[in-house]
Amino acid sequence: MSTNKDSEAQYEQVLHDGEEYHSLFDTQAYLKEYYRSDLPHIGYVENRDESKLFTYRALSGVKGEMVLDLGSGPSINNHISAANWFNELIFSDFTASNREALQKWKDGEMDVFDWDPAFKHVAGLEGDEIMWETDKENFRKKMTDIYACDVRKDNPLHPVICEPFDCVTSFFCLEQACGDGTDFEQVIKNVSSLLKDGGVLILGNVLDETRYKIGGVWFRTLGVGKETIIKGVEKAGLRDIKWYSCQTPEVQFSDATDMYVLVARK
Ligand SMILES: C[S@@+](CC[C@H](N)C(=O)[O-])C[C@H]1O[C@@H](n2cnc3c(N)ncnc32)[C@H](O)[C@@H]1O
Repeated sequence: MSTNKDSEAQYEQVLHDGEEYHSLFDTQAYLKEYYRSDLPHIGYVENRDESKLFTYRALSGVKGEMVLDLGSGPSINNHISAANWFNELIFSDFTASNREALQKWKDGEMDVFDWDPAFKHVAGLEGDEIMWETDKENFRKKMTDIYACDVRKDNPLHPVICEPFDCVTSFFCLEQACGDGTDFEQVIKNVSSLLKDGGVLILGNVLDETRYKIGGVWFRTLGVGKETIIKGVEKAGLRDIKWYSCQTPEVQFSDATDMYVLVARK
């Protein structure tokens, strides 16, 4: 159990950002600390489940040919229900070790992170938990490309040029990518540029977070609130903005307040 004093000492540690993700983002530590469902610190895990429920709800009404996720990290859990509504699920990340983890899971390699509990959870939400293995295989088939990306670039998938997408998602990434002082409004514009007219943008993150920790390494994030995020999305020319939020419990990993999911149309 950490004390307030411990936390203050941790906050004095140097904060990392930008290009440092290449060398300092520990993929295995991230999965272990943020996604293991059997960890005893129930509050956080339960809240992560609620966050999955949020993204499930936000994604489950949206349909189309292709959905692109930007800054996927090594994680697929947010898109499990999307496999029912899209023919292709495209993932991307800045950090090579995260892209490798996604590829290994897709290829069914041994010693990869176990997403089965997440598949069971979503199948249960959809009313038929017994279908989770079929859902998993279906998901693998639909998981087509895994690209390198940098949301700070005008075309975040540069040098790849894609047809505009029906849906673009990004979870726990844009504010993290802006930790190096990158302009948040410009990043939302970059991400939205990948959408076709009428396409849907889904963003999810935590509010007011200035730092978060993985494997003992602290990363800087841009602490923004609801107004700033909505203003950025409006300035990028999107409309029909819907906002969902839930409380984040106090954790040692971050100084965030609430979690949100935003859905908007181009
Ligand atoms: C907290 S993780 C979130 C990963 C995943 N979306 C999830 O929900 O578990 C932040 C991710 O942002 C990625 N990232 C950092 N800077 C980025 C950038 N400039 N462009 C795209 N992704 C970036 C990191 O590699 C990392 O995978």
